[in-house]
Formats: sequence, structure tokens, C-alpha cells
Amino acid sequence: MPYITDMALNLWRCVMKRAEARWCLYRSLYNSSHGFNESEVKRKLAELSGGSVKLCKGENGIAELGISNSSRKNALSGTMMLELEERISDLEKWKEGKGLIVYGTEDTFCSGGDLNTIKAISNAKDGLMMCMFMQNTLTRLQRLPLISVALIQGKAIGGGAELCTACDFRLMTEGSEIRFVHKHMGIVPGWGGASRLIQLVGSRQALKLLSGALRIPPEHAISIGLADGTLSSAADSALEEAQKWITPYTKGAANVTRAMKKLIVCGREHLFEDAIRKEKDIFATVWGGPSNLQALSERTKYN
Ligand SMILES: CC[C@H](C(=O)O)C(=O)SCCNC(=O)CCNC(=O)[C@H](O)C(C)(C)COP(=O)(O)OP(=O)(O)OC[C@H]1O[C@@H](n2cnc3c(N)ncnc32)[C@H](O)[C@@H]1OP(=O)(O)O
Repeated sequence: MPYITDMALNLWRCVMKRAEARWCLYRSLYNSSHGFNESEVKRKLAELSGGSVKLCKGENGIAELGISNSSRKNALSGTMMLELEERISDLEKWKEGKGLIVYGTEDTFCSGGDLNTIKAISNAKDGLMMCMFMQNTLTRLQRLPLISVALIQGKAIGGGAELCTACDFRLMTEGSEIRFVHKHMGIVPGWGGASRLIQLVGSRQALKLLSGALRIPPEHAISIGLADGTLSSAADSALEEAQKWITPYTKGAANVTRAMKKLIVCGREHLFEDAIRKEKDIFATVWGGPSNLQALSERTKYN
């Protein structure tokens, strides 16, 4: 765009940097003041291996994050919990990112914590450390300035159900199921899934789903606002369909899509006056920027 001088662009970039710095998007919930010893929990989880979490960042600004533990229905082992955190750290640095699809390999989403891992950390101290580590990780996933979709094929069980609530949207294939089985395990959600479920479906529905450990098929999930669409496709093309679904929401300049998601995180997490002030800060990062000036020069009609 020739008419935009380098100086204006540099000025806009420095406004963006300052706003990004003020926007404490990537802070964790827990630190040493909460008794959280990150290096100790990472050492413990590193001993509990199995599976992998892969990240593929697309040229189109949409990343695919694949949960894979094929012999255990994509259950999250200790090392997979560590890899999930590393992939989210990577995504926090990806300034061109606009969207994210979280999926499980081999036509199932995730069957929660790997029971071999869970047994190894079933004492109170280790369990609390894992809980805080996963809450930190999934809160950062939820706060990413990317439009995120959980592609649910097969089962999203226990921690897998909690993982899917950390995405902005959920797409479910025919025959798939979300199920918070925690009650049958004598526990309650520990990865933040209960708090997010209440935000998604309201406290009454959340209480039914959790206290009844109810199976949630696609049609029920959509009727209560937990899911946003169903995909009829077979396992192999579900990712393609999810890419198509997310496209209208990620079209256009990355900085504008990212600013929109930041507004939602603000509105969801802050009291109104704080949220509206942060909206002003985010507005300042795009007003007069390249996309805004381009649109003004085109004078688009929205008829
Ligand atoms: C806060 C979160 C919470 C925590 O961390 O404390 C949790 O998430 S705890 C885990 C909660 N999830 C479960 O309890 C799931 C248990 N598994 C099942 O219900 C089923 O396996 C199911 C419905 C996921 C799939 O059933 P299906 O019949 O299709 O397959 P299989 O049962 O034959 O499973 C194949 C194979 O995978 C193993 N498997 C499945 N889930 C897990 C898991 N979460 N951890 C470890 N291993 C798992 C299963 O045992 C089979 O292996 P095999 O050697 O053949 O027994």
C-alpha cells in the first residue's frame, strides 16, 4: 500500500507493541506464591511418557494441534501435558496466527488423563501440582488471540471433555460424545472444565452434566449451546471440514482477527468498566492501521 509511509507503519507497530505489552494475555494463573513449583511438576510429568502433541502452523494463519496416543484413545500422558504447554507457548509467539483447530488422531478426540499417569500422581501433592499445571495451560489456550475450534470425533471423556471447553467453539462428528465422567471416578473436574462449562451452558445445565456424568451427543450439545455444529464427514476429511468452518471467522488481516478475540477474552474475564477500557486499548492497536486505511480507500458497500 504505497500511500502508507514507513513512518506511519513504524508508528502503528510501536502502538501495537505497547498495547500488546499492556495486554497481560499470557500470564499464568498460578506461580510460587500459590505453592506452584513449575520445575518440580515438569520433572514429575516428564517421567510419565507416551503419545505426542503435534502442532502444524498453516500458511493461511490456521494451526492444527493434534493429540495422539493411539494405544490409549489419545489419553494425555505426563509428557503429552508438557508438550501441550510447549505447543501453546509456541502459539503465543505466532504473531501471524488467526485460527486453531484442536483434534485427536485416529477418529477420537481425547479420553482424558492417561490413567497410568494419573495413578502415578494420585497423591494429594502431585495431583494438586498437575491440576495447577493443566489449569495454567488450558487457561492460556483459551486466552490465545486465535479463533479456536475443538474438532470432536469419537470420545471427549473426562479431561478430554475439559480440554474441549478451552476452545472457543466445538464441532462434533456424527456419533461423537462429550462426557464429564469425573463423578464416576470420585473426583470433580480439575483442569478448569467446570468453570468453563458454567460460562458455556449456564450453572443449571452444567450441574446436570457434571453430577449426572451425562453422555452429550452432538444434537444435545448443540441444543444447550455447548457445540457449534456437526460434521457429517468421515475421519479423514473432518479436518478439511473444520478448516472450511473456521474460514469465515479468520478471513482478513491477522491483527484484526486477533484484536477481535482479545476483546472477547477481555469481556469474559473483566468487570464491565475494566473490559471497556481494555477495549479502548485494543481499538488503538487497529485504528488507522493498514487494514483500516485500506478499507477506507475502498469504500466498501455492505448491501
Ligand atoms: C481431571 C481429568 C481426569 C484426571 O486427570 O484425573 C481424567 O481425565 S481421568 C481419565 C478419565 N477417562 C477415562 O476414565 C476413560 C477410560 N476409558 C474409556 O472409557 C474407554 O476406553 C473409551 C470410552 C475412552 C474408549 O472405549 P473403547 O471401547 O472404544 O476402547 P477401549 O476401552 O478398548 O480402549 C482402547 C485402549 O485405550 C486404553 N485407554 C482408553 N482410555 C484411557 C485412558 N484415559 N488412560 C489410559 N488408557 C486408556 C484402554 O485401556 C485400552 O487399552 P487396553 O490396553 O486394550 O486396555
